[in-house]
Amino acid sequence: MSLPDTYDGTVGLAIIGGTGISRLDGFKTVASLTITTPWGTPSSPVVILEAPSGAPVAFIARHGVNHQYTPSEVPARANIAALRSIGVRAIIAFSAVGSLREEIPPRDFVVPSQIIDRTKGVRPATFFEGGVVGHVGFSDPFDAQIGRIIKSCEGALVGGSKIHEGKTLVCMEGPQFSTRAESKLYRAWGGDIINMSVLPESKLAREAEIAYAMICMATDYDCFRDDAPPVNVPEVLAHMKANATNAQHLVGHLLEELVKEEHVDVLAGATLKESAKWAITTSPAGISPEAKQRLNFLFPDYFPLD
Ligand SMILES: CSC[C@H]1O[C@H](OP(=O)(O)O)[C@H](O)[C@@H]1O
Ligand SMILES: Nc1ncnc2[nH]cnc12
Repeated sequence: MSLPDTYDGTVGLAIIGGTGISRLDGFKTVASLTITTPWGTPSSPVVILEAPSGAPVAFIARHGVNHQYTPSEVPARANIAALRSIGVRAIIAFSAVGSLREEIPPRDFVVPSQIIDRTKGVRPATFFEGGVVGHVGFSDPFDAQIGRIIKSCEGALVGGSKIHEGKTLVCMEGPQFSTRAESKLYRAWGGDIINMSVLPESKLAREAEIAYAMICMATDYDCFRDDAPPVNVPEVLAHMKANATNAQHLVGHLLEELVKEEHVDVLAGATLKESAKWAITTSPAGISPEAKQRLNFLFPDYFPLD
């Protein structure tokens, strides 16, 4: 039976699935939305699921349902804009990562607190361009409160997997993995884990006033260990199979926890409310009509159409 392609309610929370998580099982699926944004179409339909509490949750497969977009090709602006347009104010993103530390073995999870940007400027990375200029703060890229809630659900993980906190995530361009020299350099810089996906996704979420946290799932030791074979896709996918099962357990607990009354501000993105409005430096009269049209899609309250 095909799913409805409209959903009337507001959806406050979204999950972005990465490698090995192209759908979320175990929840009632209530709609599958095809959303067109001024930045194109998202990497997958926006699927609306129902949490056990009945609260709606949106889901997007970052690399597409068949994993057809490379990390550099992911239409991150369309993904984030589509989520914002249905009311999303909090995102929990999943990512398969390499570990740069012995103490983070494959199958452990990490909630990072910092990012080192090693992308190469080839990914469109802002909503504020082409007739409008804006600068949002990004000193602390992840939502700490959501991070704490994720950590509080650690008991949901099976097989002895742990959740590490306060770690630094290196984001590289890819799609090729790092050289050994790069892997060692990132360790010397203080990098703890590495992926190809957190940027620009997290920056765009910040611009769109959406609280963002990432659940990183270790799949390999990258290639800093001279005594071990370097990261390779079969290794990543083998660990991702176990990680995906654990992610499913974690999401079940998280959704129950997040909908509690005490977390209502988190799901409302309260800490970022109106931040974009104050980040824009172009004088209102100077914003081009095309830019205004695009901003209206994200922020209809601040940028109504004349
Ligand atoms: C298949 S290994 C490299 C690939 O895995 C991660 O993807 P995602 O973050 O979407 O789980 C990493 O960022 C790379 O894109
Ligand atoms: N070693 C690695 N480097 C970059 N992205 C990854 N994703 C999973 N493992 C990775």
